[in-house]
Amino acid sequence: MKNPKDGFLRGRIRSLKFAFKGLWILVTSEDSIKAQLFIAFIATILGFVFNISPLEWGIQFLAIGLVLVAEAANSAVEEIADFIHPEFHEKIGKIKDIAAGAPTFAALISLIIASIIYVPKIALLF
Ligand SMILES: Nc1ncnc2c1ncn2[C@@H]1O[C@H](COP(=O)(O)OP(=O)(O)OP(=O)(O)O)[C@@H](O)[C@H]1O
Repeated sequence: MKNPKDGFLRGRIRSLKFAFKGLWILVTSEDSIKAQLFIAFIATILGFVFNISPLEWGIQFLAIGLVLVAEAANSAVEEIADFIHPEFHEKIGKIKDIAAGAPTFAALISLIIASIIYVPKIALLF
């Protein structure tokens, strides 16, 4: 929440502090984020192993970012849903299913990107 006494710079610094707090919560307590970070780590190792180009590095990091951002948004929606309605409700189920669709979209697109980058390089090994 904005503190009316804060000037522009102080307000931005305060927001940044909360944003990093959110990042820390995601990284330390969300299993889906931990799993995606592990996959990102493997993809980075693969990038070095196959000596991918700077453009491929850029696209790979964009794909990693896309998945992490979608996972984070999904986690936030889940938190809100559990807070406003912890009991079973068909509508809450639908909201959570739709939110879960976001990282699934991102993961499928990332899989296509990974195939475009690595399949030709792996094929060269055989
Ligand atoms: N309160 C609820 N009412 C109805 N359906 C729910 C409810 N909570 C969860 N669900 C159903 O269960 C699915 C999984 O929900 P859950 O909150 O366990 O998320 P998850 O995908 O297991 O995420 P995470 O592993 O990050 O906790 C939802 O997509 C939804 O279909």
